[in-house]
Parts: sequence; structure tokens; C-alpha cells
Amino acid sequence: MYHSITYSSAYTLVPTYECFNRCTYCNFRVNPLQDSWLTLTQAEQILQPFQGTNLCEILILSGEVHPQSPRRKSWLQRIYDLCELTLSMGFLPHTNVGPLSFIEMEKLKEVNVSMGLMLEQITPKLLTTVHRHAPSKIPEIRLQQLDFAGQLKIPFTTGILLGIGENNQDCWDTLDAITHSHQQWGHIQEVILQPYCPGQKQSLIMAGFNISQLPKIIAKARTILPDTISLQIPPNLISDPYCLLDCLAAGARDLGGISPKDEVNPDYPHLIYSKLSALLSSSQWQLIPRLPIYPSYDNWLSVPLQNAVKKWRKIINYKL
Ligand SMILES: O=c1nc2n(C[C@H](O)[C@H](O)[C@H](O)CO)c3cc(O)ccc3cc-2c(=O)[nH]1
Ligand SMILES: C[C@H]1O[C@@H](n2cnc3c(N)ncnc32)[C@H](O)[C@@H]1O
Ligand code: MET
Ligand code: SF4
Repeated sequence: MYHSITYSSAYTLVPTYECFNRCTYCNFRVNPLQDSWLTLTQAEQILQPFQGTNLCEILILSGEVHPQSPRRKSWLQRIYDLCELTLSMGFLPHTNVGPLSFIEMEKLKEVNVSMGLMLEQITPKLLTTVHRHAPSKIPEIRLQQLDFAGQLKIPFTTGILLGIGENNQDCWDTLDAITHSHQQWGHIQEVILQPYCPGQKQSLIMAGFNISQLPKIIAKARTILPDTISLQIPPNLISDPYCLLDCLAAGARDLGGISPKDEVNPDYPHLIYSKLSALLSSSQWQLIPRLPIYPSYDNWLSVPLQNAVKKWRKIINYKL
């Protein structure tokens, strides 16, 4: 008997790498004004080769322009336009571009099938360490994002970042907070357990999360979060195949977006599909594709977005 493990076939578009935050673990950001923004023409050229393939999700992942900056409005508009282009080319956008105002999030709901934002960790002590120069990582601001998304009925992905100076209790507290918001709105479709992994570009060298601890965290997370929320782990950051299998045995059920390049951790490429699939089947797991929106949320979307999703449900069901 095989049991399913899901993944999403994805490509990541980056509107801009420029970011006013300086998280010490980040290998993605460049300084404000040091990067040109992705144009619609460039994005169209990047996406064209994927049309007609099984690649479905476009993850829109961005560095952030300060909420008070005069450039904020055009930054958000560019993100909106990239989502609209993505939809018009037949793909399904999922946007994670940092904290948004309620109005900004409401606007992006029109052109996204789901959205996301990691809580990282809610303990305030990280504001004096890794997030000292990262105002977007203030716990209250991120918690409020979960509630905005719930109020707006946006199917949402969140998660925790592990190995950035938290202790076990801090993790349980963050997972409790996710549970609490979900109990109010019912909008969290999945929670990512993301091990911090060092890369070539970050500002401060810091050892990565000890991956052997991950199965234990997954098992505990499973007892804190409601059953309907899927647990996601990134397979490219778990280099030991036995550990990956232990994570699945502990309750992880999703491998997230599998893309040609992991923009957040460019030093950790994904295994090719056939290798990953073979590894999983050695332990009776079957790797199956999913969409960036889980089926029980389809009726939260506008009719045009529902139609785009229906088309993909037919394609992935046909493949099974
Ligand atoms: O390839 C990645 N995908 C990341 N994703 C994408 C994710 O794997 C998929 O987009 C979602 O599962 C939706 O299908 C995120 C999505 C979020 O909403 C929030 C954070 C992340 C973080 C990553 C990441 O670090 N690397
Ligand atoms: C998009 C998400 O990527 C995560 N993120 C940022 N930098 C790293 C890193 N070096 N290793 C793992 N995850 C990281 C954060 O949790 C962020 O919210
Ligand atoms: N800047 C956003 C955040 O940290 C998303 C990209 S992080 C590489 O939430
Ligand atoms: S993790 Fe996100 S918010 Fe932090 S510096 Fe990198 S891009 Fe900016």
C-alpha cells in the first residue's frame, strides 16, 4: 500500500532582490536601489518555455520596499502585474513578498490562488540578534498578516524557520500562534518547517540547523497543529536521504514547490524528480503533484480564478 506525499511543480519569479531588511541569514537580498526590477517582458520570456508543460505554480518571491517609501506603490503594482501576466499565460500564482497592508493584500487576492508568509519565530528575543535590522520580522506584524489573510479568505501558507537562535519552547509557541489564528479563520492550508541553511551570500556566518532534530520537531508539530493542515519540508535542505524518510515517518506530507532554482537557498539544488520519487517509493511513499491551492479552498476564489484552478485539477487528475 502506497501513501501520498505531495509537491508542487513550481518556478520562482523574483520582482526584485532589493530589500530594506537585513536578516543576517539571508542569501537573497541586495541593498535598496542596487537591483533593477523584473519587467513584464522579461517575465514573459522566462515563462514561455514552461507553457504546455506540467509546471503549474509561479511563486512570486520578493525583497521588500519600505512601507513608507514613495516607491512602495509601484513595487506593489509591479507584483500585481506579474501575477496577472502569470495567470494570463495559464499558470497559478502564489505570492510571498513580506508583510502587506490590508489594502495591499486585498488587491493581491484578486490575482493569486493562495499567498504566504513565514512567521519565522514569534519570540521577541530575535529582534536583538538575527532580526536586529529587519523591521518586517516584528512578531506582531507577522501575526497580524495571518489574521488579515483569514479575514480576506485567502488560502494561506505559513511556517517557522529553524536554527536562528530559538529554543524548542519558542517553536511550540509559534506553532500555537498559527493554530490560534487558524481556529478563528480556517485559512492555513500548510505549515512549512524550514531549516535555516547557510549560503555563500549572507552577512553573518552562522552554523545551520541540525537536521537530525527535524523528525522530532515534525512529530511535536503534528500534535500542536490541526490535522487538516499539511506539514511541508524542503527536500533540498535535507541532504541525508534517511533523514528525509524519517521526516515523512514523523508526519511531514508535502515537499513544497520543486523548482529549477531555489531562490532562497541557491546553494542547495533539488534532486531530480526521478531520484526523489525512487527514494520515496523505497519506503512506500508515492510522490504526487498538487496545486498551490488545496481543494477545500477552491470556493474561496473569484470565479475567474476558480476556472483557472479547475483546468489544472483536470490536468493533474488525468496524470494519476
Ligand atoms: O522553493 C522555495 N519555496 C518556498 N515557498 C514556496 C512553497 O514551497 C510553495 O509555493 C507553497 O507550498 C504553495 O504551493 C514558500 C511559500 C510560502 O508561502 C512561504 C515561504 C516559502 C519558502 C520557500 C522557500 O524557501 N523555497
Ligand atoms: C522566504 C523564506 O525563506 C526563509 N529563509 C531565508 N533565508 C533562509 C536560509 N538561509 N535558509 C533557509 N530558509 C531561509 C525565511 O523563512 C523566509 O521567510
Ligand atoms: N522578504 C520576504 C520575507 O522574508 C520573502 C522573501 S525572503 C527571501 O518574508
Ligand atoms: S529574508 Fe526576506 S526580509 Fe529578510 S533580508 Fe531576505 S528578502 Fe529581506
